Amino acid sequence: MKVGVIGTGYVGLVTGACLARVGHQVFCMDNDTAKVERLKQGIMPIYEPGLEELVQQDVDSGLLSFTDSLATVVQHAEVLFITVGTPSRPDGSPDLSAVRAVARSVGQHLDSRYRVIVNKSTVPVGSGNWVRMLVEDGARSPVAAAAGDGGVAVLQAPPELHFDIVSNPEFLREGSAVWDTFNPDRIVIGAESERAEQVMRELYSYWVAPEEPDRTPVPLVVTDLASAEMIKYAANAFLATKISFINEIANICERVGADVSRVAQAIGLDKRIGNQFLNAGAGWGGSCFPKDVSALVSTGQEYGYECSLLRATLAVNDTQRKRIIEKLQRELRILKGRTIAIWGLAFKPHTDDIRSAPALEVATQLLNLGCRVVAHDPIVTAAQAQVQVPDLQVTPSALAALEQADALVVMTEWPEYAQFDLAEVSRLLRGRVVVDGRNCLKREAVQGAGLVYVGIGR
Ligand SMILES: NC(=O)c1ccc[n+]([C@@H]2O[C@H](COP(=O)([O-])OP(=O)(O)OC[C@H]3O[C@@H](n4cnc5c(N)ncnc54)[C@H](O)[C@@H]3O)[C@@H](O)[C@H]2O)c1
Ligand SMILES: O=c1ccn([C@@H]2O[C@H](COP(=O)(O)OP(=O)(O)O[C@H]3O[C@H](CO)[C@@H](O)[C@H](O)[C@H]3O)[C@@H](O)[C@H]2O)c(=O)[nH]1
Repeated sequence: MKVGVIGTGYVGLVTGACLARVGHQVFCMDNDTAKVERLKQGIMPIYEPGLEELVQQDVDSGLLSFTDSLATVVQHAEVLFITVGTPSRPDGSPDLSAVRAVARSVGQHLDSRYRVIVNKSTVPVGSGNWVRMLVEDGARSPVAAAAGDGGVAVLQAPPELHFDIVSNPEFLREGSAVWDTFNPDRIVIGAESERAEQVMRELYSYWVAPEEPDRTPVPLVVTDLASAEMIKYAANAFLATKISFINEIANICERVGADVSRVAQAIGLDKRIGNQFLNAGAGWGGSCFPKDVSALVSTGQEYGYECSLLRATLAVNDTQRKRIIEKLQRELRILKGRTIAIWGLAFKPHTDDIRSAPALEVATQLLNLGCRVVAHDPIVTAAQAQVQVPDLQVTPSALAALEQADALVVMTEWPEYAQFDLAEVSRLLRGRVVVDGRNCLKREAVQGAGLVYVGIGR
């Protein structure tokens, strides 16, 4: 099928590349012209395992192309994905300005052929209807036609439109986005016409109706638009709440002398609870959980409901970063004038994404308290981090970050951090304190190297 993807970020690029891999003819569009030029040269705008190779193969096979022209994509595609960002506004509600701009422009470029316009961006309940209205508005506004003879712009009559809106929320995780896209737990389609549903079934047939007998079909959940939109928020809010729950348990464990890792392992064996997303630590970050939980609270408010559980989920998460500072204060007493090494800046391993990264929030708090902060991350560069935290020092070597440091704080569980020779860490670190903000180091090994181990809830 002919597919257009508007917004070539984490979701758009991965979706486009995976759909091309299964045989669709995909155009990925972005209004960031520099990004599009780099993609045409094979330079990835993001770090995501397996993505570069996948994109290269798709481009070589002629199934994936990049453009900065919305008109080209709208002309090309039977299915148009909207995958632009929907970041938080200061009041917690989502900023939908990019979705608004795209929907209107799509309307301006539509002709009378049938299209399915798919909201893959995470958008509040009701956005399907809103996007339909914007597309129709766009189609009614004058089309900027080429100037005719004599330089007079020609205004075309709006075409008779044939399109459906579909909600198809995305559940990929950064750091494993390509794997997740090929191996989803389910595909959710919110559709209000049989025709649109059939188009989406065909688009996702590689997943939902595999030809190979050894591949299990992925469950396809077909709902109305509002339910599909809600499924996305409910899934993220549940996962964020699960993490805040285990962090709260960790905080109680610390006070009573229990070990949250053993507690999580044991409760996770209960199939009704499940063992995933029970890692206690410095709290959740990233481009999705913080903004999506806040957006759901904001939706509740808009409709006269007070989301007390979700507010608690947010509050526990906020406190969890502060607990890293408290642990340092307890060990070092005065923080002013101290040097603190931070391992890991990305909001989770295997990504270069630092949007709402707990490490940067902790670094900012430490800098405000008068510390010098020297950080390392295997992928995030100094330039990237310093856009958000200008006074942060970033070294390309994890061990170099330790020199002159009074304490080490591990904020992202990159696998390499658990593999360093702890005797070497102990030799380089000026102080003795290691705060393991992700419970990813072996307590006994750290203590065996003559260091003071401070974990979360253990
Ligand atoms: N990142 C994730 O892991 C993830 C997972 C599931 C859902 N989502 C949701 O998907 C959406 C996109 O997230 P993302 O992380 O891929 O965002 P992103 O910021 O990485 O990418 C968005 C892209 O859209 C482009 N863009 C903005 N305005 C545009 C316009 N008018 N025309 C064309 N392109 C435009 C930007 O240049 C950027 O490249 C968000 O709603 C997010 O909540 C994200
Ligand atoms: O047991 C856990 C699991 C995760 N985290 C933290 O939670 C955050 C989010 O992690 P993860 O969910 O793995 O990454 P995301 O890429 O943000 O993915 C989430 O957000 C995406 C965007 O909406 C969804 O598509 C995914 O399904 C959803 O998992 C990170 O800061 C993790 O460190 C924990 O603290 N403990």
